[in-house]
Amino acid sequence: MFLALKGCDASILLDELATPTSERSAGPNKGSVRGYEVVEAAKSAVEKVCPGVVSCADILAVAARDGSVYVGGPSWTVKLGRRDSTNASRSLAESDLPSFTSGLDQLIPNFARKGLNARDMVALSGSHTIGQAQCFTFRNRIYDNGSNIDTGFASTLSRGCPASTSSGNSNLAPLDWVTPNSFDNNYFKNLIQKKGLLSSDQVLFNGGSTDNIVLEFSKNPSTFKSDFALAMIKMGDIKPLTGQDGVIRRICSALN
Ligand code: HEM
Ligand SMILES: [Ca+2]
Repeated sequence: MFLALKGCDASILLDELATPTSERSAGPNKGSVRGYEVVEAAKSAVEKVCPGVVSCADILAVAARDGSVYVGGPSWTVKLGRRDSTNASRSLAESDLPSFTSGLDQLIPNFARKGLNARDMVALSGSHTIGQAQCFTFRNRIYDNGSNIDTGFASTLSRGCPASTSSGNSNLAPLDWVTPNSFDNNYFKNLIQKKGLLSSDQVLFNGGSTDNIVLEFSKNPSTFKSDFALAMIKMGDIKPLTGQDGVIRRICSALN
């Protein structure tokens, strides 16, 4: 998960040495977010040819777009000119980021506070068409005998994720069990079969107001892709630092 908190200001890249309030160790990010070294490598290559001009926040936004294209997802034009924060807020990261236990009644207002509507939220959740999650994030869902999970799916997952909270916590399972490495609309097809991995995935199709959006994206991959691209542009527009605000960091993990 790579949602920016205060906004798209690369605050998530600041490490523990840079600031004790690093967002890297915020609950939803700790032991989870990966790829910091990829962003740092891109930044150092750019600094070599054009020092002090391209922000870490812009590099992150471009990397997200290129990552989408790389796995078969849509492309979009990334607006440039964001600047980097000079601080990070772990408390904001912990209070603002949604959780894998969030219900629709939390997810919708949570995204709305950032200017993203329910359709944006569902489209962006579709990024769980790729990637993996750790056992502790879906354990409750597979062992609670709830009715919104396919029983065969739950039992398959239980093999890699023991019921006891004392082991297997970091074992991984794909967020989209059919095509975990490609950007397609299988994520939404899974939800309709009650095979969403996280509780926060399955709530998008569980008799609530977003059911019709999930149905639409499951039937129409191109609508999903174009809505995803639009929502990514909207997310990239969340409170960027521009003009004289913020800085251009020299190293993304560190303060200048
Ligand atoms: C709707 C609210 C969301 C919740 C509750 C959520 C939660 C999570 C959780 C718990 C994981 C697994 C983390 C781990 O086990 O370490 C995850 C993974 C992931 N999330 Fe989200 N997420 C949300 C929205 C998003 C959005 C908006 C995006 C991007 C547009 C996104 C992209 C990803 C990706 C790509 C992964 C896989 C990472 C990997 O394989 O390393 N998620 N998410
Ligand atoms: Ca997929």
